[in-house]
Amino acid sequence: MAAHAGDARVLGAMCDAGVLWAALGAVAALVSYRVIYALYFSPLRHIPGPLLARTTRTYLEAAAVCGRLAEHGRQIGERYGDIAVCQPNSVCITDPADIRKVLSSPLCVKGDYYALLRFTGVDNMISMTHSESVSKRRRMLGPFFSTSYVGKMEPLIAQYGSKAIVQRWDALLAQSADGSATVNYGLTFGLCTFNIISRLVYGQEVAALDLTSDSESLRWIHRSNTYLSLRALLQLFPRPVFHAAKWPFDHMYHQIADYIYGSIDARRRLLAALGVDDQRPADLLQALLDCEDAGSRVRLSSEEIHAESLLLMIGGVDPTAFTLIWTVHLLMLYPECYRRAVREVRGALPPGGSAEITYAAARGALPYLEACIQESMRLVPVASVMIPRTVLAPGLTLRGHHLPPGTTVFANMYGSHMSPRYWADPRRFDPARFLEPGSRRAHCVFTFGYGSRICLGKHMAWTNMLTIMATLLRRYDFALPAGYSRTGPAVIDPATGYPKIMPMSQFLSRKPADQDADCRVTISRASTG
Ligand code: HEM
Repeated sequence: MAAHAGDARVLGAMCDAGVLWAALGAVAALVSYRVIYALYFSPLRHIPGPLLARTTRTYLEAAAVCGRLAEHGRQIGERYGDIAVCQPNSVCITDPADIRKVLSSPLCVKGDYYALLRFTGVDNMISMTHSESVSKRRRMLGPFFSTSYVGKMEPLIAQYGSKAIVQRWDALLAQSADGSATVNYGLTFGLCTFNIISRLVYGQEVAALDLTSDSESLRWIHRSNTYLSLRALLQLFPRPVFHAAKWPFDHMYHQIADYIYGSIDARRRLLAALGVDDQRPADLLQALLDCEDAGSRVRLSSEEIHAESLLLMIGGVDPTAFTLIWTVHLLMLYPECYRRAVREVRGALPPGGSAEITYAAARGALPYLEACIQESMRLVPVASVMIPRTVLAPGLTLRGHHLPPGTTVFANMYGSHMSPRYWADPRRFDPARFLEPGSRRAHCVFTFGYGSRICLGKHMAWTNMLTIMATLLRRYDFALPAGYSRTGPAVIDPATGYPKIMPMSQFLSRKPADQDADCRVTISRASTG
C-alpha cells in the first residue's frame, strides 16, 4: 500500500512538472514567434524602436496606466527619432509636419482606442470612428461651438468665470488687514470651469459660486471624473477584470446619469412653458436639443444628448482648468514673463471700467498673454499626449516607410513639443518664441489636436482662458506666498536646468499632484506703478 501511495506521489509530481514544462514551452514558443515575426517579417521591421515595443502591447499600455505616457513618448522620440515603433503594429511620430499630415489625412481615422471613451455605451463626438457619422455629428454640433454662438454664451461664461472670481477675491481682500490674501488658484479654476461648463451643459447651477469652499460638488466632480477615466482605462483589461473592478463604483455613474436626464426633462418643460423661439436660452444643453441633421432633420435622442453631455463635462472642465493652473504656475516660476504679461494687459486694457474683460476686448490686443497660454500648453499639454489614428487602405508612406492599412500611428504630441529638433531650449518657458516675426510656431502645438477631429471646444476654451487670465492680471498683483519654497524661480530642477515645475500626476489629464500645497498665490490690488 505504502509503495503504491509513494508511486502515486512520484507520478503526480512528474505530471505537475510535465504541465509546468509544457506551459513554459508554450510561453517560450510564443515569445520566440513574436520576436522572430517582429524582427524578420513585420512590415514595420525597418523602423527603429525598442524590441519590447515590437513584441507586446503592454509596453505602451503600462506607461499609460502608470501615468507615464508623456514622458515615455518623449524618451522614444529622443532615442529613436521622428518615427519609431511603439507597439507591435504601431508607430509614433514626432515631426510637426508629419503630425499635421496624419491628423488631417482622410486615410488616417480614429480606431479601436476611442471605444474606451464611449462612456455611456452610446457613441459621443470624441468616440465616433465612422467617417460619415463623424461628419454628420460635427455638422450638427459645429455651429454651436462657433465664434458667434460662443459669443452668445459669453455672458454666462463671464458670470461663472471672471466675474465670480473677482467677486470672491475682492471680498477676501476687503476682509484682509494688510490688503493681501492667499488663494488656492487650483481650487478656484477647478470650481469656476466646472461652474461654467455645468451651467452650459446641464442648464443649471451645480456648485455654489463661493469659489473657496471645498464643496461637496467639487468632490463629486473629481470622484465622477476619476471614475469615468478609470472606467475608460479599465477596458484595457480582460472583460471579467473590467466588470469586477468597476462594479463598486457604478452607483456614481447612475447618479450622474440621473442628473443629466433630469436636466434634459427640466429644459423640455421650460421650453414648453416659454413657447417662444427667441426666448430660448443660449447654452450647450439647448444646442444639444436644437441641433439637427440638415438632410434628414433628425435630432439627437435623449441617450445621445446624455452621451454628449458627459463628454462635454469631461472634455471641457479639466483641460481648461488645468491649462489655467499651469499658466499661472509657470508665470510664477518666470517672473520676467509675469511682469511682461501684466505690463501688456494693464497697458492695453487699463484698470477702471467693467471689472471683467470680454473676449472681444482681449482677442488680438494681448498677443503676449496669448503666447503665455500657448507656451503653457506646449510645455504641459494637459490631455491626449499621444493621439492615435488607424491607417486605411492603401496605406500611407511616412519618412520613406510604407505603413500598411491597419497600422496605428500615434501623434507623439509631448515628444514633439519637447524635441530640441523643433524647439530651441524646449524645457524653458519662453512665450516670446510665438511672437517672432512670421512665426508659425502655433501650428506646431497640438494640445487641441489638429485636422478634421480638432477639439470642438477650442474656441470656447480660449474664451474662458483668455478672459479669466486678462481679468485677473489686470486687477490683482500675484506673488508666491511668504515661506513657500517647494517651487519658485530659484528652485532649479537639476534635470532641466530651469525652475522646477510642481509635481504632477497624470491619469487622463496632467494635473498638479498636490494642489493644496503648490497652487497658492498671494494676491493684492493691482499696483498702478
Ligand atoms: C484647454 C482646454 C482643452 C483642451 C486642451 C482640449 C483638448 C482636446 C483634444 C486634444 C482633442 C482631440 C482628441 C483626439 O483627436 O483624439 C479634443 C477633442 C474634443 N474636445 Fe477638447 N479640449 C479642451 C477644451 C474643450 C472644451 C471646453 C470642450 C467643450 C465644452 C471640448 C470638447 C471637445 C470635443 C467635443 C472633442 C471631440 C472632437 C472630435 O472628435 O471630432 N474641449 N479636445
